[in-house]
Amino acid sequence: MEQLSKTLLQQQKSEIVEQARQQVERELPERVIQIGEGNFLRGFIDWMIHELNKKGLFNGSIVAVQPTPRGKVVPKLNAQDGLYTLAQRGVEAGIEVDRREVITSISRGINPYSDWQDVLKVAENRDIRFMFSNTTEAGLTYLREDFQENISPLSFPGKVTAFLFHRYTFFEASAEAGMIIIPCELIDNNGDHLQEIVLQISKDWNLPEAFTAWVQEHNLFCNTLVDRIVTGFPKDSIEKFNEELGYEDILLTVSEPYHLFAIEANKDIADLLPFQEAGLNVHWKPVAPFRERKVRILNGAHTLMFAAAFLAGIDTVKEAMDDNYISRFIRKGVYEEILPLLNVPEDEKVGFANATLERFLNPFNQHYLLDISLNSIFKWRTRILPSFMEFVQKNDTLPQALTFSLSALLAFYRPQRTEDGQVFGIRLESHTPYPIRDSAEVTHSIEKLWQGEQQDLKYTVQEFLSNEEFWGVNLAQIPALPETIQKHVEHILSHGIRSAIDTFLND
Ligand SMILES: NC(=O)c1ccc[n+]([C@@H]2O[C@H](COP(=O)([O-])OP(=O)(O)OC[C@H]3O[C@@H](n4cnc5c(N)ncnc54)[C@H](O)[C@@H]3O)[C@@H](O)[C@H]2O)c1
Ligand SMILES: O=P(O)(O)OC[C@@H](O)[C@@H](O)[C@H](O)[C@H](O)CO
Repeated sequence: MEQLSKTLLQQQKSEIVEQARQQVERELPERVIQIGEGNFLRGFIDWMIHELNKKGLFNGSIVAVQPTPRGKVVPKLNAQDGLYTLAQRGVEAGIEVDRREVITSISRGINPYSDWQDVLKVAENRDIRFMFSNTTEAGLTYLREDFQENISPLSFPGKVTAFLFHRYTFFEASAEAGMIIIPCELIDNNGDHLQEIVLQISKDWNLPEAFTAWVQEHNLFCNTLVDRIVTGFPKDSIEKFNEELGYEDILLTVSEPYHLFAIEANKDIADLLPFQEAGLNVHWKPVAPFRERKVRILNGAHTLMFAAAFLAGIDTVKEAMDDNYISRFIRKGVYEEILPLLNVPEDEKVGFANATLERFLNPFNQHYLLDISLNSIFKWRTRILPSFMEFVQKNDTLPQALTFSLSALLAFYRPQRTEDGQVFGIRLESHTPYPIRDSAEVTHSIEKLWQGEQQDLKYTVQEFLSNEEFWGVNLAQIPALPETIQKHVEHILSHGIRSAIDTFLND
């Protein structure tokens, strides 16, 4: 079967191919640089720019830059001339949808580690006004590194700084050369945070003050909040997809139809990116209320469920929702422990929680719990701990489901063996290994605290809870928490997750 490419668009006949051919023939100029090429950007930003282009509202393409040296997507993108298929599958206004479309907004991908000069050439292009990014929460962090003009910085903010500095120099500090920078990483005030790091790096590199003034006065860093479940490449059903499409697509991306994008920027920027005119669910407003609601409920529910569900032998979010025990545990956590503390009008938060659980039940989206498990210590801290602490303060007692999810997290992070630097846990019941995907610092600390396991689970729990690097506070000081976690972990390890859930739900 032939692979998707511009040549294939000329050769094949089908509705989906014909639409893509018409778009590709327009040969739109590059107007966006994007740091990142992952599933989320392909299923969200690149699709949105594609929608604008289809309606003649933007008329520009995107250059995608690989953010880490180990990236594998850029060669695949270039092999397909920047093309890939997006399958939006789910339920929309009560109606089942399964839309497939070739996304034509990406012109090419660049590996900056081998082709940094190409990135600098993009900085010299006056048409480029927008920068989007998604490098995960781990990417939007400060790294002290050296500046060498001809070599790509390692970190994402380092790349942004070097890109902006080259642009500033090339356009001789022109105000019009300033960029509109729209990061999509799921952290508080992502735009402000990126700008702070860029300014810190400029200082580390001794870049001129006139440059930092230009960064602040003529570049706009927007805070954002994104929401769409993009499950990415459908590894279990790709053959069926390819057969139906009539071509092979190594970057096929699956998402739900739902999407929401909140961007903190004024009308001038909204006019340059007329997403709303294209019918997209984009809000040009302060993002904090959207963020609080979404991170605590949707991401919170994912982080709440993944360890318990996975250890119970479940692979996907949908299967977790369909499991009687796991689903009761999730619903208790969301409706009784997260929602009551959330400072959002009652009907709005209940409505969002109902809609979220419906989205989790989307029969098409195979959202793997192991994908969600990435960096879960940090996620538990940012997505669940605020609800947990507020619950304890208000009620003077422990939130049962949230406490259980922390116990399941500790059981999930129980190392069994290490191979080539990758730590593996072992799944209860099936005894199959799984990778514990977190930073080396986290997995190393966890390995150490489980070493005394045979002798003393009490020690493991105490060390886990009192690790302030993980939680920012000493959780071992919360009355009854160490004993409760120990009791749950003992129960999970000896009788399994469902039995442990049954016990705590009936306590
Ligand atoms: N997939 C979704 O449903 C979804 C929805 C909303 C938000 N998000 C956010 O998007 C992020 C990425 O998800 P994805 O599904 O695109 O995953 P992905 O694995 O397809 O892409 C991750 C991207 O981040 C880069 N990256 C990883 N670690 C990095 C680091 N330390 N420095 C720089 N870059 C780094 C990778 O190279 C890749 O480009 C998530 O962490 C999440 O915060 C995802
Ligand atoms: O993507 P992560 O790994 O940060 O978190 C997993 C999910 O909670 C997340 O991807 C959601 O599906 C997404 O945030 C929905 O908008």
